Amino acid sequence: MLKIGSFQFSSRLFLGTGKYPNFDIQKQAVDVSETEVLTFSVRRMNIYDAKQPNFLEKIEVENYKFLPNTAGAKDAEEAVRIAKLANASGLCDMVKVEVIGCQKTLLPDPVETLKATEILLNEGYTVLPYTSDDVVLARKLEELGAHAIMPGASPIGSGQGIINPLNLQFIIEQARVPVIVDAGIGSPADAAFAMELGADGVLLNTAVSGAGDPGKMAEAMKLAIQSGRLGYEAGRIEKKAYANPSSPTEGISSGS
Ligand SMILES: CC(=O)[C@@H](O)[C@H](O)COP(=O)(O)O
Repeated sequence: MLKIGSFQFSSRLFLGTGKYPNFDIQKQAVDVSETEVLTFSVRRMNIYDAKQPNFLEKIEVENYKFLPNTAGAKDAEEAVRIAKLANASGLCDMVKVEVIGCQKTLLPDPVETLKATEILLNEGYTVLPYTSDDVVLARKLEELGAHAIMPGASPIGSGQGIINPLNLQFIIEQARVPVIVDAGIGSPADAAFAMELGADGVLLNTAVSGAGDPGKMAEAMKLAIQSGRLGYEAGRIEKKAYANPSSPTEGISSGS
């Protein structure tokens, strides 16, 4: 079971709801993934015009916990305002602090992320900050009281997979709260790798919504995350520099 704040989940896959070819395909992918947590950008919420399409219109919202993100925020103040908007919508069980510091790379602003996390924690939110794979920053977010840490594997939407596994490993080793690898996952192998490193979960969007067959990819991601977790729990063998025969001859008589 994955525990975040007062919530418990059996699925370790957090799925984004954006960029699907249409809402039927989105729903199919969400169903097949068996995710329990859906994430979305608050700025996509249509609060002004009821005639505009609603990106959750096919989703049975009562079946999920929602993790809105504060994408679009350029500083802590804006992130807090967006989080409050999400809270007012009733679709905010937890909040993903996302303060982008660089529009080209979409990497987070560490200082404003810390500030926004602190303010929202003080206001009683369940806060999951999206951060770079900076080990010290991850520790500082945890010390503030963040309910989970969400380091990026690589830039959002890049599909590059885990570009710095060592940093992720350090973050995972030091963390006392769940670590959810977020952003940049491109394939099921990337998701399985994150889980094998010991991540508690994976948040992804583009790899599924942009796949040739999003439904199939959602299933592949679900299985990869389950498989990676199982492998982590089983404990992998140590890597050795030299060969080690799989059928040892030691102790077997030569018969002569
Ligand atoms: C939906 C969401 O929160 C994204 O910002 C998230 O970071 C996923 O990134 P990918 O699209 O790279 O999976």
